Amino acid sequence: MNNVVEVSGLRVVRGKREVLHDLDFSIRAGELTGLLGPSGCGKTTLMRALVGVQAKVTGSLTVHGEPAGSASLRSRIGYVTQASSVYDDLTVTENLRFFAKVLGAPASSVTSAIETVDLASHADQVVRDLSGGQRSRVSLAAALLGSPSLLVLDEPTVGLDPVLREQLWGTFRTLAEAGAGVIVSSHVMDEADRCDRLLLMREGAILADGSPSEIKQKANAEDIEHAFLTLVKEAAR
Ligand SMILES: Nc1ncnc2c1ncn2[C@@H]1O[C@H](COP(=O)(O)OP(=O)(O)OP(=O)(O)O)[C@@H](O)[C@H]1O
Repeated sequence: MNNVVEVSGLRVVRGKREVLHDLDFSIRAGELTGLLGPSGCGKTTLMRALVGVQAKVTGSLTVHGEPAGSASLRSRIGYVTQASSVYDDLTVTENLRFFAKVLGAPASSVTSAIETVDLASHADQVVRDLSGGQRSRVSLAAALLGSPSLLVLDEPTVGLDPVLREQLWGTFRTLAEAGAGVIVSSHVMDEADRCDRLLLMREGAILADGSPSEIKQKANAEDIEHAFLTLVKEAAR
């Protein structure tokens, strides 16, 4: 399988502290990779480094063989941050038309992005009047406009109800099956089994990298939460 992202010796300093310590990993096309770890462990910082917006990054970090942040990668990466990135006073369609123009994406991509996130019945509603979950789906639709081959999604399911979470994970799965590399962060360990592969993070380091079943087997645990706790104890020895 093709590696979309290759990272080696990645370190990031924020403020006066090193917050990511010498990370090595890859992200493959067609796979749903979960980046799981407690609040503050460095997930957002890692994602910012991947999309090339993080300062004080050292080590090697490439996307499609180009250094992260290269201008040629801009239209090939879809990034959804934790904060909403769409305009409250525009409708769903108006927002997406605007972003499609900025990206140089075809007008037809607007309709297909709205359908992918299941918002066709709300296409003409202003974003201000949508629920929180619907609003985050508009941000996701905006990230899909250029048909990116790498999707970087920072805690996209946080605060959503179980039905919506299920739907969104279904969408991520569809996007990975269509060939994109998809990395999704979460601090909720029970989302682990939805992923093909997991990067378990703690305090700026990767504790484990493998499929959910490999990680559970390695830690001799029944679920990822217990595997995580076992691995933390092992690392402290
Ligand atoms: N602007 C900043 N200046 C200095 N330190 C920062 C800054 N932003 C984040 N940090 C620190 O970097 C570390 C990693 O933060 P980061 O936001 O990447 O974690 P996270 O795993 O995404 O957390 P969460 O799940 O709460 O979003 C934390 O210790 C945090 O305090």
